This record gives sequence, structure tokens and C-alpha cells, in this order.
Amino acid sequence: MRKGQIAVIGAGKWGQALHFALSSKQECFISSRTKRDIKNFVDLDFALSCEYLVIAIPAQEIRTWLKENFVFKNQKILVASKGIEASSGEFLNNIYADFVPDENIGFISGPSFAAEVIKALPCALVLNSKSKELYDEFSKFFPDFIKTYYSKDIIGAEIAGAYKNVLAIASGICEGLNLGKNAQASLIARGLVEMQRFGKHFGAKKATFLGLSGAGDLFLTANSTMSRNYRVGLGLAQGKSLELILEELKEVAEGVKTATAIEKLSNKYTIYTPIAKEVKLILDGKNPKDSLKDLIKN
Ligand SMILES: NC(=O)c1ccc[n+]([C@@H]2O[C@H](COP(=O)([O-])OP(=O)(O)OC[C@H]3O[C@@H](n4cnc5c(N)ncnc54)[C@H](O)[C@@H]3O)[C@@H](O)[C@H]2O)c1
Ligand SMILES: O=P(O)(O)OC[C@H](O)CO
Repeated sequence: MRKGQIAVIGAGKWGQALHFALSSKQECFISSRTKRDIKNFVDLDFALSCEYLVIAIPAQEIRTWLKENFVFKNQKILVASKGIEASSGEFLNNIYADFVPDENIGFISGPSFAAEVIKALPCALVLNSKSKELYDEFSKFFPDFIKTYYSKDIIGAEIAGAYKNVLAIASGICEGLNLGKNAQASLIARGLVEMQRFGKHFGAKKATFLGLSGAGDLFLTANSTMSRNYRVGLGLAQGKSLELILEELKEVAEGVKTATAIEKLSNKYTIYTPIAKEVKLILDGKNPKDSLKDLIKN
């Protein structure tokens, strides 16, 4: 094992931004399934032999990626993805649990557009782990422009980070339909209540939804065209097909698949999730204006 060394796996927008940030205090490696012209780019075997790993591949790909590539050799891992597996409705921490013990894993949450992190603009992140030791070790790698906080509420952080993507789609729809700022603020506020209610069912803490991981990331993502999920919503409101929107986006918008996962889990456990349900229906072809009427009525 490469003791003390750190590598990011996944060289998309977030992986590259984290690689930039984590390179500010020491050498940080990066790996991806396709070779990239990035400083310190290494092959996957090299990356996997580092003691510290930050995994930034999309949520829907994680199970397969772990099965095909990962062998646990006591590495310490930070998960940077934000989503819920759509095919199973499984949370990422449960998927990772088959491969990595609790004390070796943490999850990043909080408001963090890659495009700003890669410019070294200040931000605050939460590193969520059962192990404070793991937090202490990883937080030392972060640059001065990122303030890190510790939390043990993994499920809360995970749900907040995934759910806000679905709400960002809803907010983009609201903007695209020109419904006004009152409507948008109402939607975001009710969305926060909705994701907290959903989280409560799975044991998440209320405080997580009121802090960086919940309100912080929701307010960011649901208010800006910098968000891919928000832009999906804008496109839907403009009458574009989901297929075309995703083709134009060329990057992952986790809210699309996470809406399916939330629908599955809400149906299974009878959790009231009206906004996420309408987003799912719109993604499946419902007219957004009809959704709005139904949302106000119910
Ligand atoms: N971009 C941001 O601002 C941001 C911030 C915080 C969290 N996130 C989260 O980070 C995750 C990644 O987002 P991103 O912005 O880097 O997306 P992206 O679309 O820019 O890149 C995704 C990367 O994952 C790689 N990938 C896809 N399938 C893979 C597979 N099967 N095996 C290995 N690699 C695979 C792609 O090659 C690509 O490099 C998402 O869950 C996203 O929600 C993104
Ligand atoms: O561009 P989005 O919508 O994937 O959001 C990116 C980050 O999750 C913001 O914290």
C-alpha cells in the first residue's frame, strides 16, 4: 500500500475539482476509466494502492464499479457521489458496506459546485463518517479555502445530497414556467420539509437538513443554472424531451435516476413525497403545468 498517499477515482467535473483541491497541500493522484491529460493521472491499479481514496463516480455506476474493480486492502475512502441507486432503491452507504467496513468510509456533503471549487473559491463541506479518526485524517488533506465539518449522520447527509437534486429539477421547472420567485421559494421550503420527512423515516437527523448538507446544498442547487439538475428542470419546462436534455448536458444529473429511487422507497414505506412524485411523473412525460395544478390541489 502507498502509505499516506491519496488518489481521486473518477475524472469528471467533481473528481477533477477535488483532485485540484486535494493537490494544494500534497501530491494527489487521479484515475479514470479513460486516460486523461491531467497532472498525476495514474492507472486504476496505482490509484487503488493508495491509502486514501476519494471516489467520484456517478451513484448509478457504483455497485458495478465496486464489483468489477475494487479489492479492499484497508484503504480509507471518501465517497463524493450524490444519489440513490434507482434499480434497487439502495443507499450508497449500504452498497459500500459490502466492500468496506464502517470505520474506513466517509461521505462528502454540502454545497459545492465543482466549477467554483476548481477556482479555489471558498466553501464549506461536511465529511460524514462513523469514525472521527477517519474525519481527522481526511480533513488534513483539504486546502485552506475549504472548511470541513464532521458529522456522524451518514444517512442524513446521503439523503439530503441525493434529494436536493430532485428538488433542483423541480425548481428549474418552476423557473422555466415563469411561476415567479414566490412560487420558487415556496417549492424550495416545502422541498426541505419533504426531504427531512423522507430522511426521518430512515433515521436521519433533523439538524442535518437544516445545515450545510440539507438547506445549504438545496439552496445552492435549486437556485442556479450552474446546477445540471436545475438545467434539466428548465429544459423540461421548455418542452424538451428528457433524452435531448441529457444528450445536450453531457454530464450526470443524478436527480433523474434518484427520482425513481425516491418513488420506489416512498411507495414501499408509504412516505408522503409530493414534489418528488411530480418530478418523477414529469420525467416520465407528464405536462409540467398539469403537475403544478396537482401539486397545489393536493
Ligand atoms: N459537479 C459537481 O459540482 C458535483 C459536486 C458535488 C457532488 N457531485 C457528485 O459527484 C458525482 C460525479 O459527478 P461529476 O460532476 O463528476 O459528473 P460528470 O458527469 O462530470 O463525470 C462523471 C465521471 O464518472 C465517470 N464514470 C461514469 N461511469 C463510470 C463507470 N462505470 N466507472 C468509472 N467511471 C465512470 C465518467 O467517465 C466521468 O469521468 C455525482 O454523483 C454528482 O452528483 C458533483
Ligand atoms: O450540478 P448538480 O446539480 O449536479 O449539483 C452539483 C452539486 O451537488 C452542488 O453541491
